[in-house]
Amino acid sequence: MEVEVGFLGLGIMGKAMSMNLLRHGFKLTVWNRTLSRCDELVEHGASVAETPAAVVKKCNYTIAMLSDPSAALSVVFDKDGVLEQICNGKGYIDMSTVDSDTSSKISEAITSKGGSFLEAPVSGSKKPAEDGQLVILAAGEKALYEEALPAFDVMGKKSFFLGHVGNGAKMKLVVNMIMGSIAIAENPDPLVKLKIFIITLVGRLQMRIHYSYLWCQQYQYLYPKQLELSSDIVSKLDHRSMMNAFSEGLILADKSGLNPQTLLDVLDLGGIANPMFKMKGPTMIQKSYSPAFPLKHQQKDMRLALALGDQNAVSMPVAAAANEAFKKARSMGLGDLDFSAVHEAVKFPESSS
Ligand SMILES: NC(=O)C1=CN([C@@H]2O[C@H](COP(=O)(O)OP(=O)(O)OC[C@H]3O[C@@H](n4cnc5c(N)ncnc54)[C@H](OP(=O)(O)O)[C@@H]3O)[C@@H](O)[C@H]2O)C=CC1
Ligand SMILES: O=CC(=O)O
Repeated sequence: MEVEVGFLGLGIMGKAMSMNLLRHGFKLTVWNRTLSRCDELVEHGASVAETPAAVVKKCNYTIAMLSDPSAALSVVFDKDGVLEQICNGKGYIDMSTVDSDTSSKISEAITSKGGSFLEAPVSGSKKPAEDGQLVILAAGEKALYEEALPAFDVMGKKSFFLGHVGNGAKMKLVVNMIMGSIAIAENPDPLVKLKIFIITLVGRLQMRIHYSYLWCQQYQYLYPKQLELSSDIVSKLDHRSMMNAFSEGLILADKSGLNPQTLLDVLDLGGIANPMFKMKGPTMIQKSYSPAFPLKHQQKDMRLALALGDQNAVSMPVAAAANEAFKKARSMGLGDLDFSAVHEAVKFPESSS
């Protein structure tokens, strides 16, 4: 018997994900609050239903990709919603990004009517959704996870099963918290970006002139040495702020009952994967901070960079907050350890030596 799959919510993500399912031969019935958004899917072979309840009635399992907790709840609990038709043998998979309480509320309602439930938020944006390259963070009913794996394999490049309901939602929020904090660290303000660009460009040009005219010693005095130093310090700002966000993420994962190593695996597959997380993450989890770049130097660079911001009237609240964490780490006696030891100051902000 051919599996019938339902899809609720055809926004940026839902449309791309359901297109992928159609492209790979899944039999799909779609619904969207603004029904006209179903038209394109219908052109590609989907059936359309008038309500979420009608989709659930028709399908073996139904996937939802909705904007936020209130939309996720409304589609399940409101009139003509999922609950009206969910029953024994039917599955409901919410792939929206919501909090674990919302997910648990939906799970309880679905399972109390005999249905099975899986939360499966995704990491990755429009392009990964179009390319079937999402990272799927599933939790809930294992049997439903296994039933839906062929669909997950089409929508994503990797699926994690994270245990009981709530773990997928929490993992997704930790990843996006890090992503959001890094986005601020990397893009504080267009004016700041411009200034950093100019400083870096001048620094680079200066280096070029320096190497071309090295023979002419007196030229050195024409180079604004200050700028060379500035460019180096400013370029270090971003990944120092990143380290603090990363550290907060590791701690949030741990305190939320998630495995920090799984967080590293998830991060490494997504849009914010980077060599620093990969290199420092495992040692941070092990509390091993053998110095490669001593924390005291890092804090010195933050201090100098903040002074540079001061001179140029550049507001850098993210860098200032990161500097406070590094100062705290120094006060805890961690200055000679690797700069990743800031993890301990983030973990125990009340401690000091
Ligand atoms: N865009 C991205 O890069 C990523 C997004 N996500 C998450 O995926 C989810 C969807 O995101 P995205 O596709 O970007 O969002 P969109 O805003 O493009 O789509 C939101 C969808 O939710 C529907 N919706 C909103 N409110 C209601 C409601 N009250 N009742 C019924 N349907 C409703 C919209 O219907 P209508 O068309 O009628 O407005 C639309 O189908 C979000 O939780 C987001 O955080 C996760 C990873 C990446
Ligand atoms: O939730 C957003 C993403 O890019 O992942």
